[in-house]
Order: sequence, then structure tokens, then C-alpha cells
Amino acid sequence: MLVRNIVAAIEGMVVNASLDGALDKEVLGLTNHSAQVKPGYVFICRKGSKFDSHELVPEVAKRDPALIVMEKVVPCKVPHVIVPDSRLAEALIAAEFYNHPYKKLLTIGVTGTNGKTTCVHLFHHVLKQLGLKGSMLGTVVYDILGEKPFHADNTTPDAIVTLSAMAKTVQRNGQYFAMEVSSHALAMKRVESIRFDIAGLTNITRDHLDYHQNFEDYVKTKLHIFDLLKDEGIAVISDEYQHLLSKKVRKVVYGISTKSDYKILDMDVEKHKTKFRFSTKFGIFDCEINQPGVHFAYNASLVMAALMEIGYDPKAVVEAVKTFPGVEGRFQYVPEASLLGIEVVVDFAHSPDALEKTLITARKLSSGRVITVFGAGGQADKGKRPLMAEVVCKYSDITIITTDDPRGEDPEEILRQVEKGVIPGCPYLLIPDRAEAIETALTIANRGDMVIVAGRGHEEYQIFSEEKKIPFKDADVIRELIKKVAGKGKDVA
Ligand SMILES: CC(=O)N[C@H]1[C@@H](OP(=O)(O)OP(=O)(O)OC[C@H]2O[C@@H](n3ccc(=O)[nH]c3=O)[C@H](O)[C@@H]2O)O[C@H](CO)[C@@H](O)[C@@H]1O[C@H](C)C(=O)N[C@@H](C)C(=O)N[C@H](CCC(=O)O)C(=O)O
Ligand SMILES: Nc1ncnc2c1ncn2[C@@H]1O[C@H](COP(=O)(O)OP(=O)(O)OP(=O)(O)O)[C@@H](O)[C@H]1O
Repeated sequence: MLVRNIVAAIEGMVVNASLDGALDKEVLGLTNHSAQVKPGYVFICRKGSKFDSHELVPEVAKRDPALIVMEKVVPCKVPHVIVPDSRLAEALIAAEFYNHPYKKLLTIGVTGTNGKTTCVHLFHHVLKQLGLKGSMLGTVVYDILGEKPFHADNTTPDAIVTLSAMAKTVQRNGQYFAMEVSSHALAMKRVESIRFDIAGLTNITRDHLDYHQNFEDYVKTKLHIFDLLKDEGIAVISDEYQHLLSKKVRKVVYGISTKSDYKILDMDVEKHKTKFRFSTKFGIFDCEINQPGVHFAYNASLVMAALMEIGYDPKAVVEAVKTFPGVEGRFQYVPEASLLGIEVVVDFAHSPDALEKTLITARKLSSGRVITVFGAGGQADKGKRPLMAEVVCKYSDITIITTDDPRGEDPEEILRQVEKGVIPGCPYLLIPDRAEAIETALTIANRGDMVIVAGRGHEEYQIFSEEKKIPFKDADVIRELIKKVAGKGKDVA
């Protein structure tokens, strides 16, 4: 690919350019990080939250890049263009450089406050069961066809990483690409040049109001996913939120209400699964998903409605969902809890709505009390902290407020902000040390009680600050603490 093709991809937005003799130069790669610039690369400057890489233009210019894309003028002698929005330019350039790979794939994007990971893993699982090959990107894992799965920092990577992963999927004869699309990604234009066959919205409830100006802005940002549909693409949305989608698109509604095209009937939440009947234009099917809770029936319905709607065999889709093992840290039982005669569940719930859905499930399944251990993450929506405590108190017999990932904030101050939401009269404890908080829950639990350890799910490290990351996986810590508490001869009778 030549520099002229890259410049053509952003033609409408270039406000100034210095391209003498550069247009026929070969482009060998793209990057937005200075350390990765090699001769022949396009370097895209970005102003970030910590750093503005325009400052590095003089240094990068010495490495013979094919082109530098900037948002403001930094004098330099290498070919460069000035654009008003370098993140948008990055998205357009990446699509061009990787030859618009989304056109050759069944592309699936799922947004929503909660449930994205579950839905995307489920799409990946079902499509593989149906005999297709493809890739998946999300919070827990990036599983790119032909590569070893790995965990990455971002739920949704930048445009260069995403489009490169899509291109590899095409090269390796993959047929689909399923990805979580966070609201940050939509706002930062990481998926702006991708077009989806299926765009799903699980729900929009309180979260991320540190980043988005207000709830209206958050909703608007999430709904933008539906502007990114292919011509024949479908918008899959639950009955509760379908009224928000006024845009003229092929809308597929799922849920329990009569407004639903794909309707959930007769739901039955059991210890390890949720059973329901699914009424569709293809008939009524007996469905189940191996995770307990109404919310998981909703996630399964999004996936089934989407795949049935685009032509996959409904029976095969329903059967494939039944074999889904679930996602680590999403209503995950710790089997060793039977040593204490109790149930212990690890769940990634870290927003008021996710906590509510999880604790409603816990209340239904517990034959005894519900004891909840949770905290709030640092450097994230502070307004949700007391709301989380309110929900936990409402559904728990005992609330234990502890530390999540403080990410540079004072853990004790976060605890105090969470505590403000405690409903007067609710029994609660403040135990800053997470292991101690979990041990306390295990110690005070009686036979038949259920302990919910919420907030960190699959996560392997507790992040106190950029410098201080401590290995801490809730499920592993719980296993060790169960042995310790059982070893002390806790009477479970
Ligand atoms: C606040 C935020 O969104 N940060 C993201 C962003 O970093 P940034 O632009 O702020 O980076 P920066 O460090 O200020 O640097 C600015 C620019 O300088 C460049 N740079 C920097 C240093 C250098 O030596 N040379 C250089 O060229 C960087 O490559 C970057 O282009 O761009 C990085 C690369 O694309 C992201 O990894 C990083 O995500 C961080 C990890 C993050 O926490 N993001 C959160 C807010 C986020 O996006 N979360 C959502 C999920 C939320 C959810 O659903 O729970 C997500 O999709 O991950
Ligand atoms: N449809 C849903 N509605 C409400 N809560 C849900 C739903 N699905 C899952 N949850 C809750 O949200 C938690 C996170 O689920 P999941 O990882 O699937 O969502 P996510 O959108 O990927 O979250 P994040 O953006 O924080 O990574 C679960 O552990 C569960 O408590």
C-alpha cells in the first residue's frame, strides 16, 4: 500500500499537508506508539489522558516514517498531514491498510453496561459449535484465530489492533469476528470504520459517568453502535431498551414482553442453569444456559435471536447454547465451599444493576442468608459507589464492604464513599483488607448460607496503583481461606 492510498482514506479531513515526493512511498506498517515506529511506518499522534505524542514528533521523524498524522502543527521535515481528529483518522487509515476485512467476515459487536463478555463468548462458542472458524475480542480474552488466546488491558482495542486481528482472521480463512464494544471505544472512535452484521445492545444502566458527561451522553454513545451497521445488518436489542432506538434499522427485539420478536417464556432459575422457552417465528424452543439468573437468559436470548434472524438453524443454535460452559468469574461457584456447608460464588458485578441481578439470583437460590463482600474500583465512576452499597444492603442479610482495585485512590476513602449508601439499620461491616473480608464472611456463614464475592470476577491482580499490583484472584484466595476456616474446626452443623 502506498502513502497516496492512506491519504485518500482520510481525504475529506486533511486540513494541511506536506507530502513532497512521499505519495508513492510504500507503507510498511501503522502505529500510534512512538516506540514501534520503523522506516516506512505511518505514525498517528494522539493526545491521551497521560501523554501527548505530538511531543515525540521530532524524535520519531529521525526514524524515516512514511507519514506522520497530527492534530496540531509540529514543525518537521518528514511527510505529514494535519487532521482535526487523529483517532478518527486512525480508524479510517487502519480500515484502508488492512483492506476493509470486516466486509469478508460475519461481524458481531455487542455493547451494553453489563453482559457484553457473556454474549460475545456465547457467540464465539455457538458459531464454533456450528462448524465456523473465527475470532473474539473482549475483557477476559482476545482469541484471534490461529493464535494463542491472551488477555489484554482493553475490552475493545484501538482500531489498528482490531482491524489487524480482523485481517488475520480473513487470511486464516475465518468466517466471523465477535467483539465487545465498550462505550469508551465508541467515544474514542476505535470501531468507527468497522461495519457490523450484528450489533447487540444488552442494557444501559448506571456506570462510567466519570468518563461520560452524563447519563444521556452515555446512552447516546452506546446507541452509536447502530450507526455502524452494514446495509443488511441487524440491531438486536432487549425489550426494555428498544424504545431508545429510533433510527431506521432492521430491529430485532428480544425479552419477556409482548413487544419482543423473540420472547422468553416460563423462566426457571436453577442452581447451575436457567431454563426457559423461547418463542420465535420459527417455533417455540426449550432452551437452557448453564448460568443461573434472569440476566443470563437475556444474554442467551440476544445471541439466539441474532443468529436465528440471520439464518442459522434455530434448533442447532439452541442446542449449541446448552453446551456453553459459561465465563470465568460470572456466577462462578467455588465447589470447595461444601467443606463448610455453604455456597460461595464469585461474580464480576461492579455496577448497581449487575449487583442487583446477581443478588436477586442469590436470594432465589440460597436456602439460608445472603452475605455479600464487595467494594468499588478506583479511577472510575464515583457516583455509583453509594448506589452499589444501597443495592447490596437491599438484597443481603449481611453486607461486607471491602477494597476492590483502588488504582491510585485512597482505599479507605473509597470505602467511606461506598458506606454512604448503606441503608440505615442494615447489618454491615467495613473490612478494608479483601482477604480478611472474605475470611470474615466464610467464618460467619452458617450451613445453607450463600456468600457472594463481587466485583473482580476473573481478575488476577488487585491494582492498588500503577506500581503496586498484587496477585489476587478471588476464586483462588477463597479456596485457600475455605481450607483455613475449615482447619480451625468451624462447626458447620
Ligand atoms: C483513558 C484511556 O482510555 N486510555 C487508553 C488510551 O491511552 P491514552 O491515549 O490515554 O494513552 P497515553 O498514555 O496518554 O498516550 C497518548 C498517546 O501517546 C502515545 N505514546 C505514549 C507514550 C510514548 O512513549 N509514546 C507514545 O507514542 C500512546 O500510544 C497514545 O497514542 O489508549 C491506550 C491504547 O489504545 C489504551 O490502552 C488506554 O486504555 C486504558 C488502559 C484504559 O484504562 N482505558 C479504559 C478507560 C477503557 O478504555 N476501558 C474500556 C472498557 C470499560 C468497561 O467496559 O469496563 C475498554 O474498552 O477497555
Ligand atoms: N444482561 C445482564 N444484565 C445485568 N447484569 C448482567 C447481565 N449479564 C451479566 N451481568 C452482570 O454483569 C457482570 C459482568 O458481566 P459481563 O462480564 O458479561 O459484562 P460486561 O458488559 O462485559 O462487563 P464489563 O464491561 O465490566 O467487562 C456479571 O458478572 C453479572 O453480575
